Amino acid sequence: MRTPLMAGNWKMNKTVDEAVAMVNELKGLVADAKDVDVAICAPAVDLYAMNEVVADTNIDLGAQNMYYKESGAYTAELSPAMVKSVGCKYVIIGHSERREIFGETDELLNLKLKAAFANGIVPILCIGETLTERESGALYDKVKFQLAAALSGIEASDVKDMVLAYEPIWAIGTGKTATPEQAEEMIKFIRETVADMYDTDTAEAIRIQYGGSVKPNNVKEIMAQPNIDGALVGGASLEAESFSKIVNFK
Ligand SMILES: O=C(CO)COP(=O)(O)O
Repeated sequence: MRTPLMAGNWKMNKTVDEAVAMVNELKGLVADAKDVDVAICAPAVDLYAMNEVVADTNIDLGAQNMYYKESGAYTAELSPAMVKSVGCKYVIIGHSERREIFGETDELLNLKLKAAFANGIVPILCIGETLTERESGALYDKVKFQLAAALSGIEASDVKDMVLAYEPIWAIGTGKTATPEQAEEMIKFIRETVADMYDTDTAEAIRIQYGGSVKPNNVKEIMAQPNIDGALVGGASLEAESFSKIVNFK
C-alpha cells in the first residue's frame, strides 16, 4: 500500500535561523508518527543547516525547484547535484507559482523531471486548474494535458516512484479548500489517467497528494479519501505545531 507523504512547502519564508528553530521544534512533535512520510521543502539557503538538524529523524528534506543542467552559466539556478549535496530527497517541480509568476513551461518541467530521475531525486510534480478552468468545465483537460506534457518520454519505472500533487490554483493560500469529494474526484481521475498512459501497477503505486489550504482542522477528512496519499502544505507548514498536527492526522 502507498505510504502517505505530508510535505511542507515553505515557499519564500524563513531565514536560516528561523528554519533551524522550526525543525528543531518539529522533530520531537513528529517523532512518533507512524505510516506516514514527512518532508519539508525549504528555501535553498536553509537546507544545509537544516540537514544537520534532521539527521537521525524521520524528517526528509526537499528543494522547491531546481534546474535540469549539471552545471554552468545559469546564474541563480541550482543543479541536481547541489540539491542532493544538502540532503534533499525530494524536489518540487512545476508549482503553480513557478508556472505563473516565473513562466515555467511544461516542456521545461519535463526536462527537470528527467534530471531529477537521472540523479535519484524524487520529484513532486504539481498540477491543477485555475478557477476559470474549473468553472468552464476544462479542469480535466487541463490536468490531463499537464500530465502528458510533463511525463513525455518518462518510463513507468520512474513514474511509479514519483509524487504528484494536485493543487487547484484557486485553493492555494486562499483559505478555500477543495471539498474532500472534489479533491478525491480529481485525484481519482489523475490516477486513471496515469493508468491509461502507463499501466495499472504504475497508477496504483504513484503517490498523489492534495494541496491547497490544508489545515489541522480539515486534514482528516481529506485523508479519509481513498485516492489521496498525503498533502502538500503551504501556510500551515510554517509553524511546528500546526504542521505536526497535519502529520499526526490519524
Ligand atoms: O501551494 C501550496 C503548497 O504547495 C498550498 O499552499 P497553502 O497551504 O498555503 O494553501
